[in-house]
Amino acid sequence: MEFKLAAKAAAAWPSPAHALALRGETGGSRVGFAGFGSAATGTKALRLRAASNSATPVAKEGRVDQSETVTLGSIRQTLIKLEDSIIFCLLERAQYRYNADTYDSSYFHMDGFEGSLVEYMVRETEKLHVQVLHPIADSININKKIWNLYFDELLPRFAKEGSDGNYGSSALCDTSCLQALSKRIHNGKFVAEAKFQQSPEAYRLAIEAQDPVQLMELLTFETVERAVEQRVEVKAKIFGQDVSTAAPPARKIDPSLVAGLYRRIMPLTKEVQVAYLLGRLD
Ligand SMILES: C=C(O[C@@H]1C=C(C(=O)O)C=C[C@H]1O)C(=O)O
Repeated sequence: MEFKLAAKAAAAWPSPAHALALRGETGGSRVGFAGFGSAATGTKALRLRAASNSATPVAKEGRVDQSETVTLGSIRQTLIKLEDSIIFCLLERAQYRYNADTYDSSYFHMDGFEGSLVEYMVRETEKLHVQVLHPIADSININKKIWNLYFDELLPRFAKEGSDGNYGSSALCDTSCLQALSKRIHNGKFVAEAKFQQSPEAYRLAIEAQDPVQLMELLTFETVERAVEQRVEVKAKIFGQDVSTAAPPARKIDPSLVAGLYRRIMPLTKEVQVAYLLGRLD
């Protein structure tokens, strides 16, 4: 599978609010990119190879994992490790300026796929998640919300204004950030499965009543959420220290931004959990 990325060196900068036009959601046109080695003047291009991670088809009835692997404790450990991935992805991206050309609608192209490189990669990552879950997991995907959160709220706050010409690198970092965020948030499916297996009767009543409010109450643990917020702020402080500068060390990213990001991530993770549980008995 081959991805092609291109950036026109002298295109107009879209404002952060225009980022959605990349996906055609605000009527922005998706101009097909001429491709690597294009004769278009001033066009830089970069080719990437990506292994397809499409999941091997699994019989539906064999997909719900009855083993001990889906435990709340083990999944929470996974979420903690993902904190590190998310913070390091943000730190990588923070070394570049905002680089608005990166978000030009003609920037991404891949043969046989209608959409951006980011959309494709996130979608492919999601396919890995369905193998041990109830089939309802297939239909839950809130990547649009994650996209908006990242491009509209987060990136303009932590990337320095302006351009440094690193359009391809910025795009790759954005892709990694989106993948890490998507993985974290869609892990809510595993969290929900673990919670259901732990207390099936409590959840069954709320599911049969198709009551999202009750489900949200059942699956929410405020103390866990506050601990997450505090831990990610501390991690962002430590991981983001620029040790090359004199004391006090400069910060590569504002730690409170990371805590703020998690205040947005957790409700999305819970939204995924509720959606999964509502379909868990189907
Ligand atoms: C993920 C969980 O579900 C909820 C969401 C949390 C999160 O996104 O970090 C934390 C606690 C719960 O309110 C969990 O219980 O671990």
